[in-house]
Amino acid sequence: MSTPQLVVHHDKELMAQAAAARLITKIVDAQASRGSASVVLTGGRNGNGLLAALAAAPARDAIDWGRLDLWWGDERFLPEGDPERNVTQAREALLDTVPLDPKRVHAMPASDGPFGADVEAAAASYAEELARAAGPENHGAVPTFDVLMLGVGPDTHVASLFPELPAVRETQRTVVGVHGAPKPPPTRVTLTLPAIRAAREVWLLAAGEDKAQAAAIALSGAGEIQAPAAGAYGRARTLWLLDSAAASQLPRSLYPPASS
Ligand SMILES: O=C(O)[C@H](O)[C@@H](O)[C@H](O)[C@H](O)COP(=O)(O)O
Repeated sequence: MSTPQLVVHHDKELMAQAAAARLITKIVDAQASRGSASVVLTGGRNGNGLLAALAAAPARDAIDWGRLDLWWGDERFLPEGDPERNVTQAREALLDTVPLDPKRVHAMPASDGPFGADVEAAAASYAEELARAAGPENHGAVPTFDVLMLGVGPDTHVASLFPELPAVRETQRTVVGVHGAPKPPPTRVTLTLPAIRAAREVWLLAAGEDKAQAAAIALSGAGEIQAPAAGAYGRARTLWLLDSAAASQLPRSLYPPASS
């Protein structure tokens, strides 16, 4: 378990731009050393803000888009193409503007896909896809993601792991279905904490005043069932990327100097 590192940027736009630059470097380094990179995307405003900043970044094409595997931490279980799906929003923000290898873009199943409305079957299928992509050097059921990004909800949820709901308590499966999510839509597919923790690095994105309490709770020793963000950590690194507003309730002892 890697101790959380915090970086606080002045505002959410700067946080998105700095996080995008950080992601470009991480992907380029992974591709230089291993020939490919594997990244898990998150939905939400902060996640999509980062993708939009990456699309606009001058250095974005330092990435070899054809050797990048993209996965999702969660997905709203809606029909293909629904504007509320995380993959739809990611395509609009970035994916449709770069030459990715479509075979390496691993979207989670839609509710009108091969599994119909059976979200458990959809989740099991994604778990199988992850397991197929995991090589002998990986941790069994999922590939070793270079970076797994997570937006943080005001209630401290990450992916579709909501406080006290069954999915955050899962200790065996890597992907599960979610019913009754407090954030609409109620039905979702999500990675579980064991899958999240297989990542080399986990980056938690929290910008805006509405995340200040969640960041303070998650970083002050709360348990992962009550505060799922507290249970999201990487094998080598756990990085919280905040803006000043989201960092405003952190204990002073945790608060690093904000970037200029
Ligand atoms: O499907 C989703 O909604 C996201 O995956 C979810 O986990 C999101 O990242 C957080 O709710 C933060 O969302 P905001 O960045 O919009 O606050």
